[in-house]
Formats: sequence, C-alpha cells, structure tokens
Amino acid sequence: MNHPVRTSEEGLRADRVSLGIGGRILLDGVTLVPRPGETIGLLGPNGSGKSTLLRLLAGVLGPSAGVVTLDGSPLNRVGRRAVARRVATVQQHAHTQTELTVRDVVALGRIPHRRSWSPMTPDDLAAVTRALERTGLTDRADQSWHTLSGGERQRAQIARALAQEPGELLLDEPTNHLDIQYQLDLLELVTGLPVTAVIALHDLNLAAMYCDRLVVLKDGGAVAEGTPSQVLTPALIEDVYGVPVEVTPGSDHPVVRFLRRGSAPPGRTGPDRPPRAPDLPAGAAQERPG
Ligand SMILES: Nc1ncnc2c1ncn2[C@@H]1O[C@H](COP(=O)(O)OP(=O)(O)OP(=O)(O)O)[C@@H](O)[C@H]1O
Repeated sequence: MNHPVRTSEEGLRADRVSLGIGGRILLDGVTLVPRPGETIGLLGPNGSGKSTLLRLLAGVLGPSAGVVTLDGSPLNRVGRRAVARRVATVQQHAHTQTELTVRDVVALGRIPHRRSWSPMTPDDLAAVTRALERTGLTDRADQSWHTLSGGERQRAQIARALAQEPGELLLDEPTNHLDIQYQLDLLELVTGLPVTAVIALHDLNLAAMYCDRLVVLKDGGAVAEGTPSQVLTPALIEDVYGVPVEVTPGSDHPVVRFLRRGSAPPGRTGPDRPPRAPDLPAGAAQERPG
C-alpha cells in the first residue's frame, strides 16, 4: 500500500482546519497529514464532518481557520487547474447531465491535463482506456451514462478520477451502491494505486481491511487517529457511534462485530445488560430482546 517516494512537505495536508457556517462549527481544528502513498480512512457518524473535510482538502471550500497545503503551498495560491491535475475527487452523489457515454464521462478526467479546445492526445486516450479497464467498464464504454446502474455509475466516477492520473485521490463513501465484490475490488484497486488516498467510509471492517491509518471524526473534531488496531477499540466505537461491539484482533487487522443493543460480549456487563439471575437453571438465562 505504501509507496514512500516523497518528502513530508510534499502532498496534500490539512493543518488545524476549522470551518464555521452560519454560526455553526462544522469542523474544529482538524489536522490530517497523509504519508505519501498511504490510504487514510475517515470514519465518523453521519454529520460528523467527513465530507466537509474532503471538500476542504479538494479546495472546494476554504477553511475559516487553519490551512490546506499542496506540496507546502496553501491551496488558494496553487490555482484550480494545478490542483485539479493533482487531486481527484469522487463524490457521494455524482450527477452528470446531458447524453454522455461512459467513455465521455471518464474522458472528463483528462480536462485538467488538456489545453482548451485541443483534441485528446494519444496519452489522453490511453489514460481513458486504462481507467475503463481498471474499473471493469470497457464493455460499457459506449453505453449512455443514464442507462447505467447505480453501481456502474459509481465505477464510472472512479474511472473518471483514475483517468485524471492524480497524485492524491479523495473518495467520499465510494462503496455506496456497490455489491460486495465491487466494494472489495474498488478498495483493492485504490489501495494498490501509486496515490495517496483519503476515503470516507462507513464500513468499519472495510476500513480496517484496507486503510493504513484511520482518523475518526465526531461533531467536527478528530477524536482518534492511528492504525486500525489502535483506533478500532470497543470503547472508541461505543463512544463515537453509541453501539455495542466486540472487536477481535486479527493477524492483519481487527474485526468488528456489532452486537444487538441490550446484549454485550461474554464477560462484560454494563448499564444495558442486567446481571444474569443467579436462581435460573443453567442455560435458562435469557438475553433481553434487542
Ligand atoms: N453548507 C452548509 N451549511 C450548513 N451546514 C452544513 C453545510 N454543509 C454541511 N453542513 C453540516 O455540517 C455537518 C457535517 O456534514 P458532512 O457532510 O461533512 O458530514 P459527514 O460526516 O460527511 O456525514 P455523512 O456520513 O452523513 O455523509 C452536517 O451537520 C451538515 O448538515
């Protein structure tokens, strides 16, 4: 997963970024320093600030405090086109108007690399072909975007981002709409690319399997950061998501098992779990219904 080729000043990083809109703090002093080539998973409940942080990293929004830099320069001084040559984003709900084919959509990824009004070069065409192949869309290339399934649209957006040949890839819940095979394929693909990737994910087990490091957001603040084994503890998950879990340390990565509310792992007692009645016959102790 790691392709350590650059110095620490290089790459995309967020330094103590905050964002307030309409008197509400959406992000509060978050620092994110991806190491070159690594995959960072952004975790956190709905509304915790994951998409907002990705928008700041993409330069779509500017922070109200702190700074996002690309190779040491604040994004607002780098220029949109230069940022677009380096940073590709895949959003949650991509909409494409007009009657574009899949190939047309993927070719949009080449725009930052092309001069205005100039035709696609052989390099552009090769990048589009490669991106279609990598996402398994070659035989869909001439199909209209509108006729694609939700999962195929998602893959076409990933292909567009790959055609952009970015150094940094920002993905906002890219596995939405994908069946399990494509979820695994996609994360395998992204983590195998020579790019630095920041991925907002809801699936803790996929995050544990594929991310080098995780950053957990809660109410706009970063509450944990580290490897999946360091971060994905029952205490952290219960605190952030409010759900009971059991975490099994694996040789490669931890495995999270969600428990029905009202139940708890063997040996644990808590406010949600009444102690077993001592006078019930063996085997008769019942868990509370979830
Ligand atoms: N332009 C905006 N104006 C006001 N509030 C906003 C704006 N954009 C986002 N928010 C709020 O900021 C909070 C964080 O939103 P964000 O989309 O970053 O969360 P998220 O962690 O990506 O959530 P989800 O998992 O549901 O996608 C939310 O409460 C959202 O309503």
